[in-house]
Amino acid sequence: MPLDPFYPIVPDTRWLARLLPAGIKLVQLRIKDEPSDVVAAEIVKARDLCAKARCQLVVNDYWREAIDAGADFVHLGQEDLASADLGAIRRAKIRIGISTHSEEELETALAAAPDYVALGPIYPTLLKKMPWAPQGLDRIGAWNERIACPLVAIGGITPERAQGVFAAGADSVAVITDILAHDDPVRRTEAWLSCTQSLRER
Ligand SMILES: Cc1ncc(COP(=O)(O)OP(=O)(O)O)c(N)n1
Ligand SMILES: Cc1nc(C(=O)O)sc1CCOP(=O)(O)O
Ligand SMILES: [Mg+2]
Repeated sequence: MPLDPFYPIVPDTRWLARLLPAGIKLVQLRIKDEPSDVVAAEIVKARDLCAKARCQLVVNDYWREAIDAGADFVHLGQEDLASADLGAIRRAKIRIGISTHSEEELETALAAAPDYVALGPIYPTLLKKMPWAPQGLDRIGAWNERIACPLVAIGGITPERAQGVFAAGADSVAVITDILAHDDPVRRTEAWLSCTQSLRER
């Protein structure tokens, strides 16, 4: 199944339950700073909510809990990758997405034969401090020439910027602030789904 072009990222299952009725088909649960019992329970709940809505669930960081719950994907950053058991994730038939920010990180990611590669930050992001300057659109084209799997673009992406990001070669755009900080996150999610609809029908 191809990756949906719209890839929202949420911090908990309350957000997930809020956005799923809009019709999202791919979502990442990115939990930070919660005790392990809360993390495990949230991942199980997310799995059940997503299964009911026929939405693919990506679990960020917590690969063991993703295996236990039977998530669709695990997303790993470079540090996560160093400590994850890729064999165990694959044996559980869970697909793997990997973050990249530089040529060196792309080499490391490709050695793990990922199911998608994420490149970021494409634009400046307010969400998290990172040592990398914005990658810009040209880098998307350069990554696309190097990889055979789908490419996810992340960082500061808005609907206005998305068309350029897709035109540069991204298969999917991952989005946090543009939705979560919006006055009406559900309406914004619906706007994202409409502006990516033509890509979904290809
Ligand atoms: C789709 C996507 N791309 C990049 C990231 C960032 O992953 P990582 O570098 O491990 O940082 P954290 O999100 O864990 O803080 C992501 N989560 N999703
Ligand atoms: C979590 C994260 N990872 C990034 C990377 O480049 O790896 S950019 C990013 C934040 C993306 O959020 P927003 O849509 O709010 O900019
Ligand atoms: Mg991580």
